[in-house]
Amino acid sequence: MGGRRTKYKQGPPAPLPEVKNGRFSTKKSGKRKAEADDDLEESLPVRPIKKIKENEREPKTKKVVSFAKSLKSSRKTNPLDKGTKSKKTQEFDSDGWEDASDDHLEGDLDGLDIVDEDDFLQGATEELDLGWDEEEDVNVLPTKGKKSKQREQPASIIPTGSDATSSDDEESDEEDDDGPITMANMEARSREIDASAAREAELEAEELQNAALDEADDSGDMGEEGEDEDGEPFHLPTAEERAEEKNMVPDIQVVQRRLRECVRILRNFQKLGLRGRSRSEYVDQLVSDIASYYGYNDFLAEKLFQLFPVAEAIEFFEANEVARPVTIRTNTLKARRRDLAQALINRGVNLEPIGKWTNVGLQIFESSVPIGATPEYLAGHYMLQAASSFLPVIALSPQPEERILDMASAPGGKTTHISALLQNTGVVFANDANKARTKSLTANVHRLGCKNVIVCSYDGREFPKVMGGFDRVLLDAPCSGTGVISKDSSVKVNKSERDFQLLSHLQKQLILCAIDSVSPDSKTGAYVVYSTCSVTVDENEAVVDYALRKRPNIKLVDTDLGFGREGFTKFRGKTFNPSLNLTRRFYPHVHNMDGFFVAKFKVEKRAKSRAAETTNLKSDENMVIDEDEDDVGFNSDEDQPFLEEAKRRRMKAKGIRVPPRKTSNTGTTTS
Ligand SMILES: C[S@@+](CC[C@H](N)C(=O)[O-])C[C@H]1O[C@@H](n2cnc3c(N)ncnc32)[C@H](O)[C@@H]1O
Repeated sequence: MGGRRTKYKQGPPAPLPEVKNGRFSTKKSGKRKAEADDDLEESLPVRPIKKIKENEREPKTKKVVSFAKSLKSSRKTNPLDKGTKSKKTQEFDSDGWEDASDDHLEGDLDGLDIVDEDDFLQGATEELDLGWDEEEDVNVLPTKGKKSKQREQPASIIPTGSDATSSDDEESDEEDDDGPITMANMEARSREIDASAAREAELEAEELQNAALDEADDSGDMGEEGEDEDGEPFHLPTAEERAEEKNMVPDIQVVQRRLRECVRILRNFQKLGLRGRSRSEYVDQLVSDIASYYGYNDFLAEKLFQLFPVAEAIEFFEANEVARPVTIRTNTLKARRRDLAQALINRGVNLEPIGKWTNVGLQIFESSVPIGATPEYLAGHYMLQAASSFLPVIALSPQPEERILDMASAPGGKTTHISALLQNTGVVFANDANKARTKSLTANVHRLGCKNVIVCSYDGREFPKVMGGFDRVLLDAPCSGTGVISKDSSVKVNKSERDFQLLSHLQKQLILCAIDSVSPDSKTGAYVVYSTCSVTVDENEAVVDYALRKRPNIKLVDTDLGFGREGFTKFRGKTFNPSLNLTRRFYPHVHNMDGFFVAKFKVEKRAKSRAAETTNLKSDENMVIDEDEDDVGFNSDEDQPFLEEAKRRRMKAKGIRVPPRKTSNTGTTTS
């Protein structure tokens, strides 16, 4: 039934061509297509590239030949490779590019630049422990003479399809020769890429059609103990066998084959499921195998698995085994992107613009110098920053002269981006509860020449008591980091259910404080952006939905990002506010960037009466009521009626006698 594109309508999956239709990867670490295709069949690896220690696993077999067949069909066209196979460099100031404008640079800002940190380095991992501090690792790129791992990245970031605006540029028949990129050939290269992308899109359409036909032909009914695609007998272990296997060192070949088979069967369970075995048995087996194959604890494997259709889940787990592209953000306070690109090219850096959605980002493919130690870096002309972490700031869309709060800001990737978009006007309060982390924040602010930033260190929950009345607030919340597993594989095993509860709880507290810190009277703004580098619903939609219920004076608005999957409006029996479809999710396997979530709120004046708010709350029976909703520790007067009403409901439910409602000063009841 088509590939990911047709199924998920999300435009081109990212440059992880390897997992097609739920099949596993054959190419290592995002090799570029041109290279990877050549050795596709010879190099069918059995397991994903592990970031976890090799010695944590048993030696595994290296080949599973049966993967070849499925891979063959997917090698022709991978939309993700569109922008990847060549080292093309696009025209830097293409029309229609969204994001921060370089306009203000015209004339006098040639020297300006914004530097940003890689999001992971800035705190994604820290978030996990809410305060664990990691030094910036700015020398992320290869030392002299060595090739960057990035060389092996396939990788355009959101190159095409419905996710991004496609280019209308003229097509060119010329093949990309991967020759040196110069300022002179950039535009031609860009056109070549577009042409090549169009050709590949056609091929992909053809492939999807073929895949649909293949699937239609796949009418084999397994019946009892059946055979797999290769005619080998397939046995689905019983619960007892599974429990027994858990105590043994897994045979990776067996696990891998079973993974593949379970995916295949679950995609067509009616036809292929073994008689007498339920769908949930297959799912349990699959989740258990995902956990052991990719090295997750069972809890997290299941939690992440639940986010996707079966085959796509495998793509997600596979993508977490592959490093994302190294990207930098031009500091427009100090440099123009084209000048920066030229300077880095002159130093032997192979790069290209990230994509049309940003006019300040550059993707680094390879470098003969460490990108975190070039003279341009030290001079603050750029920030090493994950592409996904541009998104919240683009959504925030700060306007010159505004007063902005970055509530959880260290080490400042987004703060410095905001500062640049303000063109060093207005003021950015860069807050972070972790004082140690504010050191790197301050260092970045200085390096990037941000003169409109004030660094402070409060618990975000102290706002707006500390300070309020902001035009815009960014809450890039502390989170579990499930979107950045490729950077920090420890997340796979160190997160428990309790961690997610605590994080969600903190995020709910913080988001209300962020909202209350905004002035609804702002002439230019009155917006809050909430973001995380996590993909779990607890930390994203559930938090946003909670805020919508607790603050009737806010509404979700379009992030204007132009791509990204819609947030969930329903998830596993929970129904969220329908406007959650305005939020955006970003995934490694779809967008070739870290997993991320972005929501944007407009804050309006508080017009509704308490009574009306409560009525609204009660009127929607389907609304999610979080267990901990009344236990978030947010105890303002304004929340009191809600807390009391919830307490009454809880007591009623438990059969406890409920005291009469208190009356307010005005004589009206509080609920
Ligand atoms: C995702 S990181 C922020 C990354 C940052 N926005 C950037 O782009 O560089 C989350 C930050 O939240 C901070 N943090 C954790 N709990 C907090 C709280 N209660 N109030 C404010 N900041 C908090 C952590 O110290 C961490 O630096």
